[in-house]
Amino acid sequence: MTKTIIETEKLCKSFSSGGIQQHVLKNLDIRLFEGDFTIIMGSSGSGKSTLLYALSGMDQPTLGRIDFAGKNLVKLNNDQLAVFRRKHCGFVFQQIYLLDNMSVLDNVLASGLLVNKNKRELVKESKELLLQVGIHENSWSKFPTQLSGGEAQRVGIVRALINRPKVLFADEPTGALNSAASKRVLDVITNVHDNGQSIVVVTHDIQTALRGNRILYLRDGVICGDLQLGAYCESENDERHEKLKHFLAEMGW
Ligand SMILES: Nc1ncnc2c1ncn2[C@@H]1O[C@H](COP(=O)(O)OP(=O)(O)OP(=O)(O)O)[C@@H](O)[C@H]1O
Repeated sequence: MTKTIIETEKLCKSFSSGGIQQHVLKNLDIRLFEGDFTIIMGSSGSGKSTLLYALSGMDQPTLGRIDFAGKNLVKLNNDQLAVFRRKHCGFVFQQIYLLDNMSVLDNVLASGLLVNKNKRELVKESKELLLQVGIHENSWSKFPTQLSGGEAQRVGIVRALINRPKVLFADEPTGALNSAASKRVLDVITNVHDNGQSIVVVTHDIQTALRGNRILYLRDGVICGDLQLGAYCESENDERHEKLKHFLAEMGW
């Protein structure tokens, strides 16, 4: 049976500015499952990133409950949340945020050493992961400014995976890449998912969405659509594309 990995109850998030309250997430009851590659779509401003930040403990909701790996995140203080994120969450963003004054390998190690103090083991795992995403030995001592955007994002993915997160969260992971580099990054994420990693991605991009097995559609802070697409399979991409297009049209995307 599929195990729940994150469950929310009546999740709400509001922002206030200039004395005006904006209710961005409205009473969301969501269940995400272990091993799923969940995509969150919706028009601009519908609350996708806000939802991703709440689910991953990057930001606290205004009201509600978020059970993640047996913990109610709402009960954790900022320090406890930081420890929780480091242990259980990996993050990939559109902006890559590698540390420019560190080599590729050191960028990955710096993240890993926050959790695992065994440097020898960590170096071995970092190199294995870099090879898996197609970053070969001749690039390990390069600095981030010497990488292409796609290479840097693949290093970003390794950095996000080095602590074996329960969930890999990504916000528009291919948003800054050209189509060839995007495909390579998506292939890497798909491969990671095939190996059992739970993934949650926010995107506007159809090619990215097609890699997921489940699409949640957010409109005005409410989930109004939930499509099961099944696991990605390149040879069935046309049928998947049709199904997704139909779903998005129904959603008024
Ligand atoms: N820290 C904040 N303070 C005030 N308002 C915020 C904050 N973060 C988000 N918002 C508002 O919440 C709403 C939803 O923002 P969010 O970034 O979650 O939308 P989104 O669906 O991810 O949009 P996009 O697709 O354009 O990235 C927007 O109106 C935004 O201005």
